[in-house]
Amino acid sequence: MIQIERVILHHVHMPLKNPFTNSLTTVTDKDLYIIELVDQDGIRGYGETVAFDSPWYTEETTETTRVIMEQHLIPALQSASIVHPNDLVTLFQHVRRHQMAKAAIETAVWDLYAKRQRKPLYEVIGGVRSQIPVGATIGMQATDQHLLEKMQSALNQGYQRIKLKVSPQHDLHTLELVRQHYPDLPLMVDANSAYRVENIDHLKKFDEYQLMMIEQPFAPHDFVDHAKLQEKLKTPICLDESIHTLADAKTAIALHSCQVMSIKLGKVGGFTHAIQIHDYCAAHHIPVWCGGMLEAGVGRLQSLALATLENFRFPADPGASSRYWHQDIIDPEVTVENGHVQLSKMPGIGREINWDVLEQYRIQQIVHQKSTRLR
Ligand SMILES: O=C(O)CCC(=O)C1=CC=C[C@@H](O)[C@@H]1C(=O)O
Ligand SMILES: [Mg+2]
Repeated sequence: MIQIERVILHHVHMPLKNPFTNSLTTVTDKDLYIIELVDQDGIRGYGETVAFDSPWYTEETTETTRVIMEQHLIPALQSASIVHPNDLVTLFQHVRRHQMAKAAIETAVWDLYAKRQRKPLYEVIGGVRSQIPVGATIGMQATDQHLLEKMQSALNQGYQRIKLKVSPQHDLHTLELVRQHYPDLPLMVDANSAYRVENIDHLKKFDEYQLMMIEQPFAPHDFVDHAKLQEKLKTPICLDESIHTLADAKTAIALHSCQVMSIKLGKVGGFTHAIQIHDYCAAHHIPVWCGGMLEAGVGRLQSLALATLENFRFPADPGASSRYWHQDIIDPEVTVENGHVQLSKMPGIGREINWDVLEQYRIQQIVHQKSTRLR
């Protein structure tokens, strides 16, 4: 039985090493909360909010995750005794959606639960590998030369596939350029909903470039139009922003809206839901992969743990900490060797928090003690 005595929200602001541009926005830094849970025996579990500071990716923001955690989720958590992390689904059911807020707490409970069992988190969730193949996602660049340099640098570091961002203004020229230089490279693209159903004929031209998949060409709720497109395309469609719940996965599979799904812990509310979606996809022969959210170390390790499940069939996004951050908040940082991240056998997420770095980037700390609140 777990009782959460104290919840500490570490509000952290971290500048990215390089700006990350997609069809909607440019991200230059990450505003996030590291969630630290302390149970009745003094064991600690860690989670991370993955929302951005504006609602361009989903409707949540860093600030909405704080409000939902503080006003709804933490009071529920502190009034309960938890037998298994799956209990949080029922505990949080009075809060509609807000998957990223729920995931930040739920993943911390999973970390704590694994530590209580003295087992690595990936083992506790049923992972089948401790080495995860990784790929690199490269944002839109100002020039072709910059793009090719970034790609070559990622390939030199061993990344096993490249994902590029596309939009109607930045697509066929880029694909032509990249295929001239790298005819056989495992390559995929992500549109973050930049296209409309009127663009189907244009999107059919993507079939010439042997892409592993096209991620999220249309708007999140357009399951029907994605199905129309998938019928006409040879290239598999991957749904990312469309998949927040098991019901979304069922809809996508029933309508043939995609052939691949990207599962991100934050987007689906944590491990319990992510595992359900993973299992449902496996049973329906839909492979999945683990997309990234420009996570700091805690979120990165949680995502990598998820990617150890069997039906994660493509290189994952969360790679080396040093691709994103000047210094990461975990010790040791995540590194990539021969195109893989090796997970540690240590309990839980398998690394310590680097408090020197976290405190350097921390702008506020909020403590929720079981009965009293300190700020
Ligand atoms: O974390 C990474 O390495 C890649 C991040 C990434 O590609 C994304 C993060 C968040 C929103 C998007 O721009 C994009 C995605 O949609 O997958
Ligand atoms: Mg995406």
